[in-house]
Amino acid sequence: MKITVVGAGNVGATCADVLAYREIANEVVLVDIKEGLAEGKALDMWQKAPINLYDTRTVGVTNDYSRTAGSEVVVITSGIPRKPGMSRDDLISTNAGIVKSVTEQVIAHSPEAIVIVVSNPLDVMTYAAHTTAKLPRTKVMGMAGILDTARYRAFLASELNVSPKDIQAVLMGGHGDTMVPLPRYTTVGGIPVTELLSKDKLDPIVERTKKGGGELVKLMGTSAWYAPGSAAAQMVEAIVKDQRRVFPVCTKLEGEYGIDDCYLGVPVILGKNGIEKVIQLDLNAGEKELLEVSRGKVKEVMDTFDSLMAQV
Ligand SMILES: NC(=O)c1ccc[n+]([C@@H]2O[C@H](COP(=O)([O-])OP(=O)(O)OC[C@H]3O[C@@H](n4cnc5c(N)ncnc54)[C@H](O)[C@@H]3O)[C@@H](O)[C@H]2O)c1
Ligand SMILES: O=C(O)C[C@H](O)C(=O)O
Repeated sequence: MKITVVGAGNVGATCADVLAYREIANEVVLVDIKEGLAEGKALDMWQKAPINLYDTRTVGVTNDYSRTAGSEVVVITSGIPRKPGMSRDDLISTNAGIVKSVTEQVIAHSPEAIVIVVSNPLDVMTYAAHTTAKLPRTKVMGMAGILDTARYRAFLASELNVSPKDIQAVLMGGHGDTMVPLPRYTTVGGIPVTELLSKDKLDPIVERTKKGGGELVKLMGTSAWYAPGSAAAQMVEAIVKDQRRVFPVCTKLEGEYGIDDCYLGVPVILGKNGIEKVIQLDLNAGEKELLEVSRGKVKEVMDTFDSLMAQV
């Protein structure tokens, strides 16, 4: 079983590394446009196999998509990351073309693949890949919600001084500052978080989560990769092992939550067919309002993408 990861930069290489050392696939093909980068990183990972004791083959190629043929899942991480002072949406004019052309090439060689988009701006790059791939919405999705909830769970674990393993949470909306964490659906070992933390303590954690990506960009001068790469690998694992895990995933909404034709993060069941089911929560009025704001922001950027495409 073969998995392709396009983009051998920070996120792509981390994702490939997790897929390899956790033996989620037999073979991981890493592709990059930069001569030698994917080959070098794949070779370095293969040389780690005798130390970490795994046998997943890691292969790197420069733009040779024939080597990706027959991939079960393709993760797209190619594109530029933001720098301090930028928003994810500022990346659209560069990343739209990259994501479109990469999608065309991966689908030409792996028409049956399930595609997980990571490049930013996430929701709109998922739109770009989905419309380019011309596959059912169940097979082209975006990774952001696992990362955003992981940040939220990590901050809660620090605040409560408990294991992050025991924190369960769901978060909805676009992958931007308008994302919608849902304290009402957050539990700590089965206990509603609202019984353990006051609103005064919870609100700043929600706000920090919304700006979690920006916090790291400010610290490092580029965006995060360990948690994003691991999150994408977790989605791949759920698909290839048909785990039917429940994760927040970016998908095209077709009437769910009263929203049509917009790409947003919602809880789904992830299994061998990709998105097996979109789970519909009974949101309260305040949560619906926040989701609507997030929808409006993503729609604006989808419109920008449409006008960019009309010019080419
Ligand atoms: N969805 C999320 O939650 C999330 C999280 C982190 C990063 N990101 C996004 O992921 C993307 C990658 O981030 P990164 O930190 O790995 O960046 P990076 O610069 O380290 O790596 C990007 C790689 O893409 C390659 N690339 C560019 N154009 C290509 C093409 N046409 N074909 C193949 N490869 C190409 C580059 O050569 C580079 O190696 C960015 O857009 C970033 O914003 C998203
Ligand atoms: O913040 C970014 O630009 C990268 C990514 O979307 C993240 O949330 O870490």
